[in-house]
Amino acid sequence: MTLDNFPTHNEFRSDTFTVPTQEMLQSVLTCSVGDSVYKEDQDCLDLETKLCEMSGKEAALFCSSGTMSNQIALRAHLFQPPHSILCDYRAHIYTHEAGGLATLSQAMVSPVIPANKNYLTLDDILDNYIPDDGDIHMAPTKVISLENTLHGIITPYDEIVKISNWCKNEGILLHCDGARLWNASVETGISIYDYCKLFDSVSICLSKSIGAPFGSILVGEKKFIEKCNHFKKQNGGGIRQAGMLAKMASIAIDSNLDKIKKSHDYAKDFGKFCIENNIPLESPVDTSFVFLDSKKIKINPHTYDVISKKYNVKTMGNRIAFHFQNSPQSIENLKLALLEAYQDSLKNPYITKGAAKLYRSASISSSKTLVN
Ligand SMILES: Cc1ncc(COP(=O)(O)O)c(C=O)c1O
Ligand SMILES: C[C@H](O)[C@H](N)C(=O)O
Repeated sequence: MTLDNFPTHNEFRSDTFTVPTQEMLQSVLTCSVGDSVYKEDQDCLDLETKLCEMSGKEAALFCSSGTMSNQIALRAHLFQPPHSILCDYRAHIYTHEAGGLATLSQAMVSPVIPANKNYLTLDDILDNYIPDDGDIHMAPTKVISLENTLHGIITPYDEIVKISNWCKNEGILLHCDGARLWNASVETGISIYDYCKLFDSVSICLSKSIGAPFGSILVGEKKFIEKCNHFKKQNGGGIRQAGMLAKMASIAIDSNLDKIKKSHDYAKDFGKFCIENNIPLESPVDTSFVFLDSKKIKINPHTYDVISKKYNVKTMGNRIAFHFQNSPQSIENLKLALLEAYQDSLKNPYITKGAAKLYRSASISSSKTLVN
């Protein structure tokens, strides 16, 4: 498939829209079968073994989604409330997993705004964690969940080392929402193994920048993963003939990992374009996402939708997500679309007080502001 042939060549809403390649689809004809709830589907077992080897962790669990793998990991780390989880205020586990921490884990959350505005540091944690010191007013911090990358931003490895060492000393568990850990690894050259050794558990998505059609892998110690499997089944996550999905995911890792860098180049080039055209950005472009500054830009979401359709590009909210299936022509069209929408906003600023919906276009969500 050439880049223009992917149906997602003009897809900039999210890398969750990436589609399986022909190679992946062909593999379904020869994948293993077997009930993976009973651990009898060889391709699924092989995928889990592959991620154990890549991550250096004892065990791995093929999950139906990143939300599932994050939520069962955090539930398995937690025991008797009152307890709390500390994370970035933008963390997916807090903002986009439908309140799962409250329902599945009965956990309070300490959402922290990083002092540097981009990624959590140990100092941010020291200023915001809740010590387990017997104060009956509090819900002590039992787990810290980092997201890497978060909004495409890479947390520096040395900072994660400091946080990891502190957590070990404090007896606080450390989880990584690694939905785009592939991106951090490709950009920094630091291996998945070296990232995972700093965490008690890591959720790594297969269905995003790496381009598998489904799923996520959770890695950790054997007993922990066994408990996670219990919560996975409890919440309807048992996958019967998982082989075809696991096989495609395994091919995605083997074939697409080296294509991820291209999406970073696309995003960095687009970030430069925005700066050259005085379109304000919310954060640095470290990997595959460009975040427009939703506080400074006043693009009317409906106008943005209309203009995007005119240039045949799919956009959503103030995030622009690049992936290896985008085509250079569609990126040029995207530049024209954003420029026209931005210039319109300078003449017709869209003023509203509605809560900004980060990931949904006006046509999908209620008429909340996307870019206010
Ligand atoms: C950072 C992050 N974590 C977790 C998830 C959840 O993944 P899923 O959509 O597969 O539930 C997403 C969504 O893509 C995400 O962006
Ligand atoms: C936010 C949404 O759930 C998805 N994780 C995405 O990045 O598009």
